[in-house]
Amino acid sequence: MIRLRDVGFRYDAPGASGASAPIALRQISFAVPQGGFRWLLGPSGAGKSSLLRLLALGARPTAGTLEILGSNIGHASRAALARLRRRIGIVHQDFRLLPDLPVFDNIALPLRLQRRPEDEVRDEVHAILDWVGLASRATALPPQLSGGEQQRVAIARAVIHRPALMLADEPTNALDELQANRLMELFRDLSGLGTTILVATHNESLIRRYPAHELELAQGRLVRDG
Ligand SMILES: Nc1ncnc2c1ncn2[C@@H]1O[C@H](COP(=O)(O)OP(=O)(O)OP(=O)(O)O)[C@@H](O)[C@H]1O
Repeated sequence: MIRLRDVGFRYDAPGASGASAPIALRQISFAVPQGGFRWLLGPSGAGKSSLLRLLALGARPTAGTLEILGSNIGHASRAALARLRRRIGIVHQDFRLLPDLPVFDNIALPLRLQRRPEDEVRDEVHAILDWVGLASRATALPPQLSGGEQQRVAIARAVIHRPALMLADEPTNALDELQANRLMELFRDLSGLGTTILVATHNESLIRRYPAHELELAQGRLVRDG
């Protein structure tokens, strides 16, 4: 479950006074129940990535109240935020794979952070590599992969630990239609298992194929919740 009340976010502009720093989000209020799925829509610059950054605990709101998986982020200790981060899966727009680690180890990271036994890690990583069609690329380094392959590694890493909250920024921009459809089936399964999911996208044909509740931003404000 996530809940925002009048959340605002302003980037720190080096050298700027508070008043002239850019405001990315203003008075955002909405809630998503456990297992809920939301499209996050809006034109470029509307604030989608900034909102995902707050939900991913990459920054704290500069106004309002943000509650994620039962924790009030404004009051949470660093240790509590670190624990919470391990329950969140993120697919970044630019993938953010570790370039010097083989595909296998990139995907294994969330499980190893949970200190899962290595034989379990091996089984789970091989199963998801099969699922994303990359079984033969386990030992490759990310820079040796195509954009679509890197995006599938990023997706595998984001979901392997069955996160309670899944955040995805344009997760289909390097995928073909068949792969995008498979990703939506995965999201559907995860949502059925109780994962709360937010997906930022400009992919209109995907939204038409998979209609769902929409959160739409315009100039940092929430203009649709339904
Ligand atoms: N690191 C940053 N520092 C300062 N301002 C930023 C930063 N990142 C984004 N912004 C500003 O915040 C506002 C919202 O940007 P954001 O990236 O959240 O939009 P978006 O909806 O994700 O756009 P896109 O669809 O192009 O990814 C914009 O005015 C942008 O210029």
